Amino acid sequence: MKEKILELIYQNTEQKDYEANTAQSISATLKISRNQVAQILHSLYLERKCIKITVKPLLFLSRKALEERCGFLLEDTEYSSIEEIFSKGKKQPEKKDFDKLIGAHGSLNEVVKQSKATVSYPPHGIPLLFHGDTGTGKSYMAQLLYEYSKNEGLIAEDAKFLTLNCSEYANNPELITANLFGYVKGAFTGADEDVEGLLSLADGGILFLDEVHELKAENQEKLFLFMDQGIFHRMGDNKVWMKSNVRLIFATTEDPEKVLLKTLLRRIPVTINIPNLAQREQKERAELLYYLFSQEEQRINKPIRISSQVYQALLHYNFTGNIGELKSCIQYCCISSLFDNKDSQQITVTIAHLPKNVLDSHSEEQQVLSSQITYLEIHQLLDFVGKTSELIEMYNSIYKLAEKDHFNDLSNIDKYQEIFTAYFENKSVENNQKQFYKKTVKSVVDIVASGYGLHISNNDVLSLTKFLGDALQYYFELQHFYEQYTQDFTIFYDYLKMKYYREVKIANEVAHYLEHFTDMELGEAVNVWLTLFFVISGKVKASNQVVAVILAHGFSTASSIAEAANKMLNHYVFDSIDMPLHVDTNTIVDRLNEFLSNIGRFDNLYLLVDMGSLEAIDDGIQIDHANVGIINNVTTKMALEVGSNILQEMPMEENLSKIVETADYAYHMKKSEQKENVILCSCASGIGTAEKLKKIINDSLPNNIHIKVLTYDYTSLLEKKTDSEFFTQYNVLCTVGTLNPNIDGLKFIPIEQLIISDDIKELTSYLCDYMDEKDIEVFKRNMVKNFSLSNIMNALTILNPTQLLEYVANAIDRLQQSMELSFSNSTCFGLYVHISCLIERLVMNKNIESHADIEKFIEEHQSFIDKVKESFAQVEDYYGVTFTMEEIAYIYEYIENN
Ligand SMILES: Nc1ncnc2c1ncn2[C@@H]1O[C@H](COP(=O)(O)OP(=O)(O)OP(=O)(O)O)[C@@H](O)[C@H]1O
Repeated sequence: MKEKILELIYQNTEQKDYEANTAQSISATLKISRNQVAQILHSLYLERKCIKITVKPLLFLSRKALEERCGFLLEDTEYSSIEEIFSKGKKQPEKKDFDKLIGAHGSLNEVVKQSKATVSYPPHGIPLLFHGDTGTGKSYMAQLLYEYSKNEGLIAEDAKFLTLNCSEYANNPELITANLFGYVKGAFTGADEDVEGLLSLADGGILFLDEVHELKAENQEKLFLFMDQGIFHRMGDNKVWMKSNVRLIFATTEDPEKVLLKTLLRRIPVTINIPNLAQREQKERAELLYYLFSQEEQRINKPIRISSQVYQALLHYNFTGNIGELKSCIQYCCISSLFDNKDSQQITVTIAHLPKNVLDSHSEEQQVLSSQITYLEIHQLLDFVGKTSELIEMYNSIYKLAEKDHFNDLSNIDKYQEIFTAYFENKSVENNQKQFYKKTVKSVVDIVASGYGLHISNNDVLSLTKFLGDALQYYFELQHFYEQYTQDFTIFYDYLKMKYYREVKIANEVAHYLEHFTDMELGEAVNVWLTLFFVISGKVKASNQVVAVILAHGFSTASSIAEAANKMLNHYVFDSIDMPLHVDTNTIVDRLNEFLSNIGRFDNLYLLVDMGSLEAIDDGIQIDHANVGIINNVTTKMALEVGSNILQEMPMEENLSKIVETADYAYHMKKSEQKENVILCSCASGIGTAEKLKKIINDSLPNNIHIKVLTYDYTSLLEKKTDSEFFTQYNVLCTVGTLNPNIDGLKFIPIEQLIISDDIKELTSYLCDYMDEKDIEVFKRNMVKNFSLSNIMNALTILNPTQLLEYVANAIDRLQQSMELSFSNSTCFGLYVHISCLIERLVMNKNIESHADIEKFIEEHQSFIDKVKESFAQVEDYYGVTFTMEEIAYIYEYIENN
């Protein structure tokens, strides 16, 4: 009875039908005596399952439902009103750095990612400029970056965050110099003692230079030396060098190109644009309203409610001062309302409290339309924000995990398991809708499981029911989320298809039936999830490295045998291809080849065929990367024996020879002798570049193609050439990279060839034996798309690619002039990429230190070295790096080889 009452209280609280939670009303609904209800309510209250609202008559609310709605834990068991719960009960756990930023996972996602990358750049971060209109949150971003740096241990716990608003000193450049660099006694009238400047005070921390466009040119110049070498003079003392290690963050509302000295701008490699409020999603603006009103509630310590008109007006008004102006506007409304409702327990904000500009723009039409005024308590604004559902959170976690492994690895299966377990933890209440989903899921898994010999437990049914319920309830949110990341998810799904074809097949079938029962198109997001569900649950025991297909004549002979064998084996071992009597063997072989081409790489293929098909199928099968064993006269008994041996991981030859001992069967076995085909990425610029190159090529290869893309250390390649275990193990089709290692028998494709030419003939000519025309076309198309110069630059460096390219291109022009040479287009492109990677490496202190004969090179090519030094002086200066002799030698060889 207690459970029943708790359940009813939960439902009423969830549906905000609080009045239905009096003892009297519960007694009437459940037809139990009022006394008994009162006793149970009291005990639920003592157990802290219910919250008591001390009004007359007493109300009992479900703690669980309230906490779910508020998103925080309630400390007390008794409150004087429902409003009190939402206003006073806020004991939210302190949010960490960027978790506080509204839009961090939405419109500011990229901004946050870029900022974090910049501040984490080894060894001490790189200077960064925030550019955006007033009030967009530049100062807030800088503050959060400081918190983030501390939380990540990039700066010490006691490191400082200091701000200098340059506009405050716009007319007094002397004062700003004194403030920034410090001064010594006697530096100017009134300088009675030595004083440290902000650069010294912020040592080890962050200095934020706001409104930097107001910094006069002379002061911008003074900053250069500090930015280049970390040293500076105090005002009035040109002898002693001061040192400081400060991360600099700049902000401006103006166009940086127009207001900052080029020389300063060059020293700030990353500019991040912060979008205006108008460019943020409606959901995010609603969240800002909630957040800013909640701050006011806390400040004035009274619950606030706002009229729906105020909500609409604030949501839609074009605040040119962005979030800063929105915040002031909300404060204005609350103060006006407080003034009007001095003695009231609650503040009510109506349109009369809006500032005039906002009120004026709230058109009469809108006012008439929303003539039915309703009031919203602040916590209710969250309903508009749509708290992220558990489902989307789970998908987000899956996405992040998959992203870490470049969407093509599932070795972190335990981590996926954790995500699923957390999601399934709360399979929550039963209601009619849930009952329907449960029945649907049960029917679907019954149909699918039987064909694959899967055991689906009651617990699995409950898990799938929760998922189905959520997928339907958050249908649009899910589709929207998936659409945002479709490209990446498709790569991930393709990977799953190759690696887990059995799980994908089961998942597809389950999804197909669910769609049929619910009459909803569930989409790929659901297929991906279901596939992961089956992979994680480990229901499929047969390794996907072993494929076993039954082929037999007759309408459903093969499928019946496969189904019966799977069922009896309790595992999904066999697939089947039915051969209608009128269909010739060639057609069947085509179907078989097509089936095999869709299931990724495998090591062993068993084909169980019926009488008379062995030779024909043997001849037509196009597999040379795996062992293929064909056995004839298939029966259910034979399938059972072969399948059971497969599950015991018996080697193929032993398995087949054992079977033929017992009856009049025959088998053929062709052993795979083929080495795996590999495209090698090896770059003089380092393994990091090779890894990125590998990803781009991998992303371009059609998924059904069994060519691996691997990286190889360039220096070992030069040292060992092809005399290594690696080259015995793999069949290397070609090497792609920045510099030709010039190794006999190793085909090399320079990266620039992939960038500048639509025609990647040379590469495809190395691959055409392993791909058909259609795949080559897909590959070409993807390569052209993925290998655009900007794409490569974006992938290869975190430095601002446009700026980097401009500098490198200018330097290469100068080099050509001084050498009185004109490089070919392809050499230029090659040098762009190579030198850009080189600069990035130098910035990160990862220069190449070895070269076969550097002494000789220096001796023989002094003039070339001088020319490079001269041409790249500006680039070196801009990025604060120095080209080593080894690097110059590689540039020389590159030009020489081309
Ligand atoms: N994404 C956000 N989430 C929550 N609060 C924000 C966000 N962005 C800005 N704010 C708040 O808005 C106000 C204005 O932001 P901030 O002062 O950082 O803007 P700004 O771009 O530096 O403005 P200005 O150029 O005028 O100095 C601050 O109170 C800040 O806390």
